[in-house]
Amino acid sequence: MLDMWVCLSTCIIGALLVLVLSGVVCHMRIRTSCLSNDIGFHNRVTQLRREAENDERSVYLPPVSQTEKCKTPPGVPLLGHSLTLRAWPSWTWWWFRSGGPRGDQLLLRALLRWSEQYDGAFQLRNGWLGRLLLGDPRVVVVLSDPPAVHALLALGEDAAVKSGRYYGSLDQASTASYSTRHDSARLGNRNSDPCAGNAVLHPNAVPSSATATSSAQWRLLRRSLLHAFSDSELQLDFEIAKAKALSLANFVVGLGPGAVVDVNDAALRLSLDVMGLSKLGYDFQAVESQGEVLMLRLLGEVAAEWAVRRRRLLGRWAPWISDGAAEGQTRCRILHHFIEQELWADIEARGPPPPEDVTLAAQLARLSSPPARGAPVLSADRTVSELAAQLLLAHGPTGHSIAWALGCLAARRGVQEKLVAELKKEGIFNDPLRLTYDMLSKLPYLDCVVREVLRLYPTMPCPATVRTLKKDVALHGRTLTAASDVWVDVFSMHRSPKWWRDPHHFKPERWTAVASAPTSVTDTTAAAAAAADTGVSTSRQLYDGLCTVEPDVDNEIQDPGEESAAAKPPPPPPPPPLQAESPAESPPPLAPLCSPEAFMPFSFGSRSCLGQKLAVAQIKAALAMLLCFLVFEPSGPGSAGGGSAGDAVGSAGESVSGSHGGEGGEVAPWGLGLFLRPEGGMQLLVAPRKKNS
Ligand code: HEM
Repeated sequence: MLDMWVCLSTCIIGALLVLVLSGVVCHMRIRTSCLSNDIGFHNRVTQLRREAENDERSVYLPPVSQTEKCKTPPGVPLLGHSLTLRAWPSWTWWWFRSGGPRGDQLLLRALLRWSEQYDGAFQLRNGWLGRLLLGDPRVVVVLSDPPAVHALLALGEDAAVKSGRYYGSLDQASTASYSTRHDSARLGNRNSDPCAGNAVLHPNAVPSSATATSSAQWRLLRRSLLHAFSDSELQLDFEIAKAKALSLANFVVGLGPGAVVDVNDAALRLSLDVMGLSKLGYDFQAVESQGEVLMLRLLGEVAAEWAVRRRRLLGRWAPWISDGAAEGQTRCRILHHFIEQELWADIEARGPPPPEDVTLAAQLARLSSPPARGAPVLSADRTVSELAAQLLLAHGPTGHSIAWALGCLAARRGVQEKLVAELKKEGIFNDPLRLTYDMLSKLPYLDCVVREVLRLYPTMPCPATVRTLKKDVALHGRTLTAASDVWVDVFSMHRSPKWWRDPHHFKPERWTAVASAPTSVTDTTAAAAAAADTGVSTSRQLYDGLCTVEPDVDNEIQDPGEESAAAKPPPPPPPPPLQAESPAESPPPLAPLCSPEAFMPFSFGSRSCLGQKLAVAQIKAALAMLLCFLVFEPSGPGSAGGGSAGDAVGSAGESVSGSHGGEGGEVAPWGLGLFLRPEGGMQLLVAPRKKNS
């Protein structure tokens, strides 16, 4: 009897071993064939075939010897990089809740490590099982090499478009309630059911200027909205930003010495108010109100909901598992309802805007109900979608940037005091109202600090700028194949040891030479931003009839003929110093202290950030006003770099494999939803500043 059991269990164990071994052999064979396929044979055959056929899809493919396919980092067997592609979905957090890093921190860390390992370009794949489960055969190329990124973003719409797969998750409704959405659309009665539909930006899944591809309508819209960001408008906006920052400072001073304040929450209130008042003529009074602000809460929750949808593990098969289900859908619906019934209703009630009014609200009003022309350019649905996009994109990144800046200043008291000294020198410290938009050029150190914060903590890090290739393209020595999604990884670019000396350290001084030149933070991208949206002539005619054209704005927005010069990508940056060829004893050359060409917090090219000038002005106004009245310090040993007064923000990150992501090395742990935010807020110790100090 015993023999029989021994025999039986030996057979079972043997069978299991055979199964496991055959699986391993199979996997190794697949990997070997994939590798040889990927890098050598396949590349050469495709290349030769294209050359032979003179394939029109190919933009430019230098000889095989000069370009190569991006390498693929090792992935999970069968799943490939599916988990990474979905930002290490939140269930990984479940594994690590005992104190390990969160899924989104793991994503940024993995991207950083691979970017360095594969020299700023590599590709991720879904894997067999991933493809089967997710039904998504895509290849994602991650680019952080600055010349390649410049080349990519300078490509026209016929070669690289905004990714529908990525941005679509903002526009598209969850399949879980398609029927409701379609019913609502069919009935054509958008007001009847405030709970209809559940796309993030709009109930009827209407795109916005941020998510739509570059159609003639998009060009017209962008050109019109650009008026709201002219220099004369920014001067007015700056006064609003200053007044709101003073109001915030006043409130915090009232808390008395030793108060611990979540400056992330305070900064979000500030940016919502500035956006509302300056661009929409609507005061949310988030700074003044001490309680909860509905719009602030909704925007935060909707951004979180979108992040969850983007990570859908089982995608089309079971959206209800990861869609935030009823709760998430309800948040989106309330936001749509609020914007439509409260915000847009308020704007409409003001009547036709006077000609001198070129705020966002006025431009949207003109486009949705033109005075004398026939059909409106924007449907009512599109206008709601546009307002949601502008609010979401404006308040989140700007608010988080202010919070990161205050966190860095708290960790580096030396920098804080140097900034105060600059304010004193210009007479702003004792008379904050003296500061005007035009005076910002007299505050070069403030400019350095803002640049350094945007470098270290770009609030739209990765994935944020995503393009789908419509053709095969060769970018800086790499071949990228058609239909791939390309993620521009700004975070890894800004922290690359190849382009920045001490990349993980907060060193505003590295910008001194750049800031003293007569340029401002946004100049690298502003020219492209202004030139990029030059529309087709038909849209120009329409546009001239709809908008008030101011001389300065008109110069900024150019005709397609003028576009070429301004929209040309900057020349390829000089390569960083190469490794010395020979002697082993010569030390490796240092990376440059500062590489402006590797600085892209607002993206670049035709789809770069529309509100970048406002964002920078607002951050500067907030820092200047708050520092006139308040001293910021870390609130405890675990926050804001642990009170490190040293040269670095904390101590982390000398190497990519070092500790990142809030493990004592950063001013706060990274949280990555729609934006890079301080996870759990940014708690700082705030005290009133002595005026005679
Ligand atoms: C520090 C603050 C900000 C940062 C870091 C930032 C960053 C960015 C980035 C990287 C993009 C490009 C995304 C892509 O490639 O698809 C973008 C697009 C955009 N941003 Fe910003 N942004 C900021 C503030 C603002 C503000 C204040 C506004 C409006 C008032 C704004 C409005 C927009 C819009 C409308 C787009 C879409 C442009 C298009 O696709 O044509 N942003 N932003």
